[in-house]
Amino acid sequence: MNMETIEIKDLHVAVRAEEPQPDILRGVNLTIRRGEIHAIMGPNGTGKSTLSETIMGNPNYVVTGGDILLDGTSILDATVDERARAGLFLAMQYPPAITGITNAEFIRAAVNSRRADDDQIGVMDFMDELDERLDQLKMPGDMADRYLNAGFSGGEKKKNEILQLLMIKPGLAILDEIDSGLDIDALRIVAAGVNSMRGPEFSSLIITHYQRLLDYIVPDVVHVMKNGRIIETGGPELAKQLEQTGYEQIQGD
Ligand SMILES: Nc1ncnc2c1ncn2[C@@H]1O[C@H](COP(=O)(O)OP(=O)(O)OP(=O)(O)O)[C@@H](O)[C@H]1O
Repeated sequence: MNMETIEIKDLHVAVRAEEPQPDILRGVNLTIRRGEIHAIMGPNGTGKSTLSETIMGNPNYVVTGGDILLDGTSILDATVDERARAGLFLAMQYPPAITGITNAEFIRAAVNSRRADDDQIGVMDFMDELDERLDQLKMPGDMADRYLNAGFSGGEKKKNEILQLLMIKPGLAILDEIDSGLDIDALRIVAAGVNSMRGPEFSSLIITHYQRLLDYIVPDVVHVMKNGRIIETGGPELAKQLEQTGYEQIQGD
């Protein structure tokens, strides 16, 4: 999990379909080094989730040009599982519900799938740590025993994504709109959870519509994505500026 750098180079992506589709991503360049937190903001439908899903290897998206490199090696041919084992993690914008597997079973499988065969975490150790993390996120203990996301409220689903993050401890976490649908207290708790991961071993790509989140999780770098490209890059002040001016003022093309 000691990845140093993810480099996204001139990335072009379209939806996988029988007929060729126009590119959604049209030349994204982005480099995130170990320890850095980057944020991406941008108008609806501009390609932010497409970028997240493509980094994670969702087969519904096809890379039509460019590359994604982990420490200099292309991961375009790697499966979702291989990318997860390499240290990538995606907190999804719309986490699906799966009945038939409990939350605890799902998370333990996710943790162990990233560990070597001789380093699997046992049930007792896992449950001890899970209880601590549930407490940390102020989630009721019985959420571990419920089916994954089944009947979870919008905010509970988002907290549950952060629970997975805290248990899995990935090298690079992509957080896609983890703040949407959270009440004020939950936003603080979720942000504190992410901040507890911060350090030289952890990097993150945070997608958000709201500068407010970035008051709690202060990013090193802020990017603006528009029409499938990153058109502006700056520090946290860029997010504050966007809040004032909106996206119209930022011209990428
Ligand atoms: N599987 C898909 N099938 C068809 N169109 C898609 C698919 N995935 C993405 N798109 C289209 O690609 C464009 C970019 O979508 P994406 O979800 O990446 O945007 P976004 O920037 O994350 O938007 P938002 O801020 O609204 O979440 C949209 O026009 C969307 O309709």
